[in-house]
Amino acid sequence: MDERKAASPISIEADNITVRSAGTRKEFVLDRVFHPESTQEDVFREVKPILRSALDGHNVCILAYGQTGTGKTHTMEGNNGRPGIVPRAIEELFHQISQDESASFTLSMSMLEVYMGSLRDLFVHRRSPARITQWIPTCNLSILRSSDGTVEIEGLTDVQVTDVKQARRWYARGKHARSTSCTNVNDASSRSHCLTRITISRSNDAVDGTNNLVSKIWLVDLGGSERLLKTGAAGQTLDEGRAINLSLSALADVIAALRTRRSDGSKVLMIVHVSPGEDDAGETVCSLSFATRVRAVEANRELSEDSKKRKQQRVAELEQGVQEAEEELRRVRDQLERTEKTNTLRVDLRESPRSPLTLDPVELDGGDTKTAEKPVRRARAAPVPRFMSSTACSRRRQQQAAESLGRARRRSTDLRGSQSHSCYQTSKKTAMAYRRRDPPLSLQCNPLNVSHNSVDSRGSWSSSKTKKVSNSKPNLRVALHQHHRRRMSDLI
Ligand SMILES: Nc1ncnc2c1ncn2[C@@H]1O[C@H](COP(=O)(O)OP(=O)(O)OP(=O)(O)O)[C@@H](O)[C@H]1O
Repeated sequence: MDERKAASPISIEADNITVRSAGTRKEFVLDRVFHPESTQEDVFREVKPILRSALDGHNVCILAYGQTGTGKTHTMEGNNGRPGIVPRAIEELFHQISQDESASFTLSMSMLEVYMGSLRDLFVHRRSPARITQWIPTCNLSILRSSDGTVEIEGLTDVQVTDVKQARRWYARGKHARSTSCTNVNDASSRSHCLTRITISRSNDAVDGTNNLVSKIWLVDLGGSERLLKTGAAGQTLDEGRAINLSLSALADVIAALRTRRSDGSKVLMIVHVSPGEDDAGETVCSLSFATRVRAVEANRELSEDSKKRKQQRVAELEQGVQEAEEELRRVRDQLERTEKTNTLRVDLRESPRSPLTLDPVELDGGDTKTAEKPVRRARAAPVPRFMSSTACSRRRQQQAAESLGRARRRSTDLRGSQSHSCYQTSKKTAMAYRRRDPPLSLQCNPLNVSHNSVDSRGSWSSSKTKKVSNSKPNLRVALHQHHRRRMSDLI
């Protein structure tokens, strides 16, 4: 990190970082944010729990990611006075296994770098043909994927380390073989991704060494993402920068794939490094956006107690919010349903294709207004199109028909007494049922097929005779129907 704090576009509040630049403001929520003043101890405190998981049998990966020159190597390696995560992790592992009497542990170490697309073993050197004092790591190891999905690097040196001192010596040797160059941004810029692997074999039966559990810790110092113009890189250094950028974008693809496949049992902790400088705000936003995507990969994160509490609190808040939203949704849905029901009823009454003969439901129901929410309009003949208005001829026919119906009605009225009489003779109860049931039943029939008890031209009573009305005489139909209504009301 540099000393450009005064003009920094970054502000930190708890675990939120806000980046303000060129009139825009972007906020990022992370699991933990370290200030420029945070010490190596502060950072390691957050890392410690995940090491315990590795001893318990989980595969673990700790990654340092970020723009070039922002302190990745400082965080992972540190220096003599301020050791970083790798030397502290080595020390902590040996400390923990010395305390654990429930099992016996064996640790081994490997180191490699990904340089310009090839893998180099950092523990095996050969002398440079150009300069006798320079050691060159072994190149081009290949990656093998075993049938159970685990990845192995063919031929990678794996040395057993029995104490902290031995482990530190091997680590120093690997660091020494790493590729670094001087750029405009960093005097000792890593030109590769450096990976330190610690393999832990745990035997639960300390006596006969059975029940072996093997887990791996990968400690990764990634090469810095760089704007090639800014670093002033040229020639080989430029190619190295390009290779680093390319492999970092491959890492982004891996993360994107992991977001859709969450069943991986490994634990990953990524430490993203950003610059507080104004000039770097664009790259800072890119790095933090990447961190947000990584964070979305819900891999059993091992958090400190403090982080766990904050997470639980946040989950409780979100659950409360979801509950409230669901209640509100239920309420709105009920209201909507009620409104829809009312509207449907109104639309049915207003818009259903009613024949000019259709009667109001209230009327059919014998006037039971409780069932209808609104008072229903009385039946009214729909306006007739002009071409359907009656001609002089048809008016004459109508009049004749009306006269003949008038005659029939008079005869019917004469017979009313005998009809009522016959019903009452059966039983009073039957008569009541008849009154209630029959008018709606007959009126529900197709208006063109009026079925009812009727009187024939000779005046004799005939039951359930069907009178067909011709469709070509709509006016007559109206007349017949009205006549029928009147007759039925006469009956009740
Ligand atoms: N927190 C810090 N405190 C003090 N010095 C730091 C801190 N972080 C980084 N530095 C110093 O800043 C310089 C650049 O850091 P470092 O080499 O770790 O960056 P980097 O991200 O690994 O860069 P690159 O990607 O180019 O390898 C180093 O001299 C390092 O000692």
